[in-house]
Amino acid sequence: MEPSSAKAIVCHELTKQFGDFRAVDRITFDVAQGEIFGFLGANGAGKTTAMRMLCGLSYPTSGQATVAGFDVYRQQEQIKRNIGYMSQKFSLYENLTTLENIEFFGGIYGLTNQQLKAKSDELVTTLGLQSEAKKLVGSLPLGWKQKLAFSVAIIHEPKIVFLDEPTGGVDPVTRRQFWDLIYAASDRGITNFVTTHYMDEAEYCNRISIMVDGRVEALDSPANLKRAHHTDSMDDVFYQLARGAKRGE
Ligand SMILES: Nc1ncnc2c1ncn2[C@@H]1O[C@H](COP(=O)(O)OP(=O)(O)OP(=O)(O)O)[C@@H](O)[C@H]1O
Repeated sequence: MEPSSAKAIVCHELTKQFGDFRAVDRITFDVAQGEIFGFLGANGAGKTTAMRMLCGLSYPTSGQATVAGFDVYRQQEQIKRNIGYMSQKFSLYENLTTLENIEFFGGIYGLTNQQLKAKSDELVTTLGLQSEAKKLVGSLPLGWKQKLAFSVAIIHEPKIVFLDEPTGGVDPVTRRQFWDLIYAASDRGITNFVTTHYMDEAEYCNRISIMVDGRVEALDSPANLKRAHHTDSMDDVFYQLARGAKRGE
């Protein structure tokens, strides 16, 4: 959908210091409700550290931010209740079946039995997993696991979902299929905050920010960023910005 003007995330000069080292350096940006926001940066740029603060998992050193209208210092529990989270590293239980995973995450997010039943049926059908419903998730192809992991991350229809490199290790066609789910969630008004190293995914976002050494060095739509950097390739934009990075070498 066209992102509305309501703000899902407001972030002003947000900073995280580890001793003398400033991992996240005064980052400032807004994300609109329903927006698909790409959060890019080279290794060590500070994406995970920033995302942890926005998810209510770590206190900032300074600066302000609200997520779904809740303050990252004082309302971490409310933030956690209003977001979904999916990471390549932590997602599903491989030794539970597809249905058991749906029930597990639905249960954690507080769905009633009736809601759970309806959601399970809906998910299994929309993902085309009917014949896999009773199979262990460990036996599913990676692309299907990723789609299922995303679906359970938003099973409670949160205002915002944070996706940390959600499509690692799959080919561009499988990634594109995954993005159909992101678009569908965005159409329902869910804000998608996505970290990725894949430039094809960056192109799918409404806007992207590019972090370099803790700072947001660029933030705009993919088309505007390419225009500003006189190139038709997102790879080039990323390279132009990130080549001076001190970290991640
Ligand atoms: N708890 C910590 N104590 C000290 N330094 C830390 C801590 N957590 C992260 N860092 C440092 O902060 C910097 C930013 O790390 P972060 O994991 O946020 O980067 P990233 O952009 O997510 O990188 P990647 O893409 O490799 O995951 C790195 O130099 C990292 O070593």
